[in-house]
Amino acid sequence: MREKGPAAAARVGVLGARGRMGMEVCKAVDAAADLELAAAVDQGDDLTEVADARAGVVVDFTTPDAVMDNLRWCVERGIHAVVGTTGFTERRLDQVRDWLADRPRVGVVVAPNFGIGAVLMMQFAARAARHFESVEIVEQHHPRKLDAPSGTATHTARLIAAARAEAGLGPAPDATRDEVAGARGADIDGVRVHAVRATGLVAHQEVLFGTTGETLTIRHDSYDRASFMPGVLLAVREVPRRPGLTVGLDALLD
Ligand SMILES: NC(=O)C1=CN([C@@H]2O[C@H](COP(=O)(O)OP(=O)(O)OC[C@H]3O[C@@H](n4cnc5c(N)ncnc54)[C@H](OP(=O)(O)O)[C@@H]3O)[C@@H](O)[C@H]2O)C=CC1
Ligand SMILES: O=C(O)C1=N[C@H](C(=O)O)C[C@H](O)C1
Repeated sequence: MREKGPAAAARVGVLGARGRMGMEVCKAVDAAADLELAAAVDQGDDLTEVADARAGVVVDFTTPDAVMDNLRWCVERGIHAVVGTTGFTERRLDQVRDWLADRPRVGVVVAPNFGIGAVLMMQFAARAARHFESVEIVEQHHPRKLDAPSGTATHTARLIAAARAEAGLGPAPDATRDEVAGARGADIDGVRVHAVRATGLVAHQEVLFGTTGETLTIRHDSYDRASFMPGVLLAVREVPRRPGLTVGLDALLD
């Protein structure tokens, strides 16, 4: 952590700082002229380090088990939060909205994926969804990932399901009668999602659409965690100007 002097705009605390994403975020914040890495906290460290260091924004890349307590702690102290950790159900998002109602100046950005290409992949998939009767998602990740399917795949499935419902599409055709459990993947709002884990992968997703005589495949690949950093830094800079809860990076990109 090096002091950058009075010109530095935001003091940033990183939670999950010794993890794969946390380490990358610390590097990116440290390298940004307008940001100061104020605190780097991981499992077993005391969160008060963040408050003592006067961090104005916290970035959380921890675990689905830890993130809600961290977020509540930040909101209660008036600290803005940028959250990449997965596991955000509608119920969890509502809980965050409740906390923020008592702290109307605090901003929280929760994004299932900070990769610009991944955000576009989700937007393209949502746009294509109404034109195809069949759709399946295949996500591929490194084998140390704790959750399946990925937050990105879950979010994509929900966007596609909403677009299908709006277009009046029913369930995708599927005659399967005998199934080995799991062979057809997870069912997220009626969209089948398949999760692959293999050494060598980072984060990848394909959305496969089908209709009579044609298919459309939309694919995104993150080969390096550096791919998430422009999105994370954008959110860090924007979150103080956006009170309340922002879900997804889309609004910030526009
Ligand atoms: N939104 C996005 O763009 C992206 C999101 N992710 C998500 O980010 C999360 C982290 O991923 P990744 O970095 O690969 O995971 P890692 O397991 O590498 O890192 C998580 C870190 O958080 C630590 N941790 C656990 N509990 C706490 C706590 N209460 N306070 C502080 N630190 C804690 C872990 O410690 P320990 O190992 O000791 O438990 C670990 O060092 C996942 O949910 C992943 O899906 C990942 C990439 C991109
Ligand atoms: O754990 C990961 O690595 C990733 N997690 C996020 C997710 O679950 O969607 C984002 C990206 O896919 C990498």
